[in-house]
Amino acid sequence: MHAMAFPIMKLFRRNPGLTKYRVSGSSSKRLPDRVKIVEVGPRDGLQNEKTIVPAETKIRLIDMLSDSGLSVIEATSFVSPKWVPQMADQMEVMKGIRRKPGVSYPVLTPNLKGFQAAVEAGASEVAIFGAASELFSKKNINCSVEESLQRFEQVMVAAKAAGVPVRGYVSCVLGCPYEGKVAPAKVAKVAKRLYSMGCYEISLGDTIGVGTPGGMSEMLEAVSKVVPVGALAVHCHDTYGQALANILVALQMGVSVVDSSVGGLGGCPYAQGASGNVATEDVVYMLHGLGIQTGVDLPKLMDAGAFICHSLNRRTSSKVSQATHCKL
Ligand SMILES: CC(C)(COP(=O)([O-])OP(=O)([O-])OC[C@H]1O[C@@H](n2cnc3c(N)ncnc32)[C@H](O)[C@@H]1OP(=O)([O-])[O-])[C@@H](O)C(=O)NCCC(=O)NCCSC(=O)C[C@@](C)(O)CC(=O)[O-]
Repeated sequence: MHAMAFPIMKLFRRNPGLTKYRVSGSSSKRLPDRVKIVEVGPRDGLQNEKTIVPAETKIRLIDMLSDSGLSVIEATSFVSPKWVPQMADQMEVMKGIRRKPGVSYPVLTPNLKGFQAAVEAGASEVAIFGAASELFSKKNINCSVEESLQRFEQVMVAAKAAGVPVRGYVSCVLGCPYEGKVAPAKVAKVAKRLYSMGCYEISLGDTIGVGTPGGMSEMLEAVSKVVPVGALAVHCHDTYGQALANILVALQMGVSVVDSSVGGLGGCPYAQGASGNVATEDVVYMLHGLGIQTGVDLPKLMDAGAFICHSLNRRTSSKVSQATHCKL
């Protein structure tokens, strides 16, 4: 049995009052009382859809998600429409959403051109996205890791001048579709650069969902030596069904920001075979079961999931929604 497995099993057995329960082991900590969920469904969840989803469907989805109590909803991305045609309606989406006070609607911006377009569309928060793997960086944004960081510096300068907060992503933190295993030191190096240039939060992406709790723990140990754990988020795809276990390990290690996608939608266009993000409904169910607050109304969130899955003519990947509404 892996060293990390035992504390997790103990956690599940001792369900009541888990937020006060200390688990054994060097990396174990008190679980957070509250977790911020970054909903990435409208962007990460839809970017890989082959059939173009109408802007009004995306807008309705985002509005339903904000009505469910989510405080961060990644709305779209300002990338090249030749590279990701599904996000070509970014301006329409940003203009069409009903912005709820207290809710943030970040968008992806790979370069200065994307940043300027995002600001023009009214974005008040953006995210830059790098990778811990050279080959993934080349496939995803057509440049080396170092070149991408130089582009991001330009975005940071413009963002600071405009007073726009910037989130940073690192992809392939637990494995790359082209390079295989990725060393935690490589992840730490890129995460540190993004944090040092001013990103307020670093989201660590298991882009192809290959990670296991042991790998997550090892990688977080390395990254949290160079970036404060309070500034880290985890972004787990669920290809191998490990996402919830990986998230639980991250929570035990002090992470309190989790990215997820309603209905478990998604997959990266440059990571063949990767399935969607962990379903937000399943994350919320687990967190609430642990006594951790999210501010999210689960039935309203499931309505949003049902809406988008119906629009895409797709069965939800959320186990919680499947169990609750067997007919979906
Ligand atoms: C980064 C580029 C643009 C470089 O693409 P490039 O071809 O190297 O760019 P370029 O600077 O040579 O420009 C080529 C053309 O693109 C245009 N262009 C240039 N920039 C922009 C822009 N911002 N918006 C719109 N258009 C743009 C530019 O104007 C030009 O237009 P043309 O003269 O040919 O008509 C391209 O590779 C790209 O758009 N890639 C998209 C990558 C992407 O969106 N991937 C998915 C998101 S990342 C992800 O999902 C992972 C994550 C975040 O979820 C975490 C995880 O799970 O790991």
